[in-house]
Amino acid sequence: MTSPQGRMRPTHPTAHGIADLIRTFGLRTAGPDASRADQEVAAPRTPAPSGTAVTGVTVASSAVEPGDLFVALHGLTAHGARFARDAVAAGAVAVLTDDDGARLCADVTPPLGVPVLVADDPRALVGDVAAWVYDHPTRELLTVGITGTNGKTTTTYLVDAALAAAHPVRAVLGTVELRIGDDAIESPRTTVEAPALHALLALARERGATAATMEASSHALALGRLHGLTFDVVGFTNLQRDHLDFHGDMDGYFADKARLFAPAQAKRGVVVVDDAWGRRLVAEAPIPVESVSTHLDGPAAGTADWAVVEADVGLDGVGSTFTLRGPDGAHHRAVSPLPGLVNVSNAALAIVLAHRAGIAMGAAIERIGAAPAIPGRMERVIERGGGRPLALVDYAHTPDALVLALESVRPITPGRLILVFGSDGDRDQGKRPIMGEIAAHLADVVVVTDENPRSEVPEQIRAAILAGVRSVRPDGGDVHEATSRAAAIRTALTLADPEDTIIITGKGHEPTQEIAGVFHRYNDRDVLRAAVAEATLAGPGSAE
Ligand SMILES: CC(=O)N[C@H]1[C@@H](OP(=O)(O)OP(=O)(O)OC[C@H]2O[C@@H](n3ccc(=O)[nH]c3=O)[C@H](O)[C@@H]2O)O[C@H](CO)[C@@H](O)[C@@H]1O[C@H](C)C(=O)N[C@@H](C)C(=O)N[C@H](CCC(=O)O)C(=O)O
Ligand SMILES: Nc1ncnc2c1ncn2[C@@H]1O[C@H](COP(=O)(O)OP(=O)(O)OP(=O)(O)O)[C@@H](O)[C@H]1O
Repeated sequence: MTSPQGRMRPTHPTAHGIADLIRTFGLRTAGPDASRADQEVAAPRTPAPSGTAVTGVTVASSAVEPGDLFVALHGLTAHGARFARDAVAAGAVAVLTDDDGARLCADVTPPLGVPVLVADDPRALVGDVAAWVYDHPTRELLTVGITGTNGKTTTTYLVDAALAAAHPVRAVLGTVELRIGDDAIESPRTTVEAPALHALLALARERGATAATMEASSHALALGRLHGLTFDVVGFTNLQRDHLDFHGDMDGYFADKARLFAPAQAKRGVVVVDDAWGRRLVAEAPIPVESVSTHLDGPAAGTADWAVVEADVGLDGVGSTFTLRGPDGAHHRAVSPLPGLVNVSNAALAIVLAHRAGIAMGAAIERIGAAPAIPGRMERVIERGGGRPLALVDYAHTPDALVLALESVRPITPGRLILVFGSDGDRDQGKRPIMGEIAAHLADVVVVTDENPRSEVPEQIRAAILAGVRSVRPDGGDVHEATSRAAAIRTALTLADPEDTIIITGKGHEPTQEIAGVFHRYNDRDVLRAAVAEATLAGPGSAE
């Protein structure tokens, strides 16, 4: 993977006259340059003079490229109009903002020298504007969107694997990466800003992609980052307590997730109804939705359109096999390539999503059963054999996810379960002892280390986790502390017998470790592979 900068846009953008933009979106003009933009409105058929055509869009001054429309949004901490001067210096040819922003732009001396366009709510408009500027890429792409608290990334990759049956070139956009075909860049967040999203999709179209699968975060839905695109199919995994600082309460969180199931945003939906939020979504969604029950004894098992009616979790030592009943009563035998019941749920949802996106049931089931590893999601990095233990990397970084991750690997562990984990600095401190307790209850050997300490003292984070561990195991048996993550992984390898399983949780795919404000290149998988190679070279029993 390489750096995102400069690689996320179409290479042959269309030039759109500013007058056209004003007319299409009913914008007002403001400031000393209003007359120039208004003249263009009066003569809309005249090609825009050089320098006044818009070829791109951005909401961040640092990302402006020559020819961009800079959309200056009223943010949570600042008004983007404060950065209009930087944007124009970088090549922005016009600014789109609200009335407050227009006033800020008018105060800039010397004057900005570009048209300032005004809308009542530019955040609501920016997705549609970006889609227009990039010539509506999603009109030529099949699009699948997935939301929910947990399982978005996993389900996204499983759907992508199924879409491969009919779409040789595809885009996958989410927490792990922004991928078009075989070309991937690191992702700055789960769902990128609307201008970046439409630019990426335009690039995907340019490169021959015919389908895109993406994660839809609740922040993105609340902030309109997915405006300007109507998904062919959207999916909902589950809703659990998270991000309440942003959404207020669970009802607010639900309402933001439910925005994905509005007619402007999606044509049809598939909803997992194992929790009450999913059942509420099915009852309230204004678009056609189908329900999927994935818990054998779940409250909607008998009434859902689709239901997992039987599952053998981890019996083959890898993933699970299960039977999915369809709306017509037909039973489909399927495979989850990842361990644990949660991945039966993700695989069942992915099968129905892919099927509704046009993939034949048999092909969807076959492709998902054979899906490649998902970066940092229950990823089997070292296979058991040749005297080596099985070793996996997973992104579980909350108490609930840690429980599920440990319970998922227990059935595929003939020996001891060895856990390497830590907890983030500058984030929820309350979860540290709780995760320590979970580790002590569910793992046999615990190695506590650092995750992303950020501005905190790493020893103090470890001490809080260890307090939880020792509340369950006062004698400290099989409990280890390692002052670096790499050392923790080597310790686990040294301790492991061939029938043991090592699981390293918390960082998953992450390519860096943040310590005291510095992002160091670091990845659990790479360190694990290197440690195994070292141990192999040094001979048996010498992993330390
Ligand atoms: C809470 C949240 O989502 N905040 C987003 C919001 O920030 P904000 O309103 O505070 O922006 P601001 O700092 O006040 O700045 C206002 C405007 O000025 C612009 N600006 C600002 C500074 C500058 O030098 N130049 C400039 O142009 C900004 O781009 C922004 O448009 O609008 C900004 C862009 O408009 C986003 O970058 C920012 O996301 C921040 C980076 C963020 O961390 N978001 C996270 C919480 C997020 O979105 N996470 C979800 C996943 C959550 C999960 O499921 O785990 C995600 O999709 O990744
Ligand atoms: N359907 C599910 N229900 C509950 N937990 C799940 C589910 N799927 C995965 N998990 C757990 O949640 C963690 C994150 O999984 P995944 O990355 O697929 O979800 P996500 O929604 O993309 O989360 P994030 O936004 O944090 O990346 C994993 O550690 C996994 O153990």
